[in-house]
Amino acid sequence: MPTLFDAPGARFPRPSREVASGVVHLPDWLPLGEQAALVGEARGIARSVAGTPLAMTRPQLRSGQMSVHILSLGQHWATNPYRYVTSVDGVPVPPIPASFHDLAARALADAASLSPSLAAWSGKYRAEAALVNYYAPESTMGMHQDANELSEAPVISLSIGDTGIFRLGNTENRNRPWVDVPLLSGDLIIFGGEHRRAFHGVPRIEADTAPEGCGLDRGRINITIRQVAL
Ligand SMILES: O=C(O)CCC(=O)C(=O)O
Ligand SMILES: [Fe+2]
Repeated sequence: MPTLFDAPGARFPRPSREVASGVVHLPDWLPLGEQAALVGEARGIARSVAGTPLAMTRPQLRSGQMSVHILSLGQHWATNPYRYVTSVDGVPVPPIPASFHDLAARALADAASLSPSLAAWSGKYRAEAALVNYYAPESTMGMHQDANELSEAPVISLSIGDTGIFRLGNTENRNRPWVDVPLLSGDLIIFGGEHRRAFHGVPRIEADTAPEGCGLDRGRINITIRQVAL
């Protein structure tokens, strides 16, 4: 066990665990090389849609403009009203890359032993929409529910770059009780089961914490993979 007297930079142990019923955190899940490959792939797609209606952008919400940039794959998360669409102004949404499908299948298989409600989805999950969120160090995401998917299938969420504080709340409202889980580069969190519709958000990014070699110098990328239809 690390103590106060350990060398600076020594990390506290972070076991894989079920944070709340149906919510599994797998720290250091993806190796740095694979993180960098995913960032490269996402960057390539973002460049390919720049200047189109599907360009990575900060969506305008009822509550104001988001500080997070979002790129939609598979299906586009549209606002006003909130819904998923397969094209915008006749331009089709770029497909979800094979690497993301592979990641989703591996994630569920790895989480299965820690949560029976997640285990139920292993082998039958369909990755239909993936959102690539980019957080500059000042960005935050307010407490919200992921509620535009008809399916109760879990949301698979991978973090790359700077550490983000993931706030997992309750299913009733945006207030306490909540638990804050720091998500480091390479961490995976899967939320489903009883907490599939729990409020959650990202109140803070810890600037300059991205590890060398993750593919991102500044800020944080979060990739969420979702099954939309029943
Ligand atoms: O960035 C995160 O960890 C959470 C993202 C999120 O909640 C979302 O995309 O709906
Ligand atoms: Fe969310």
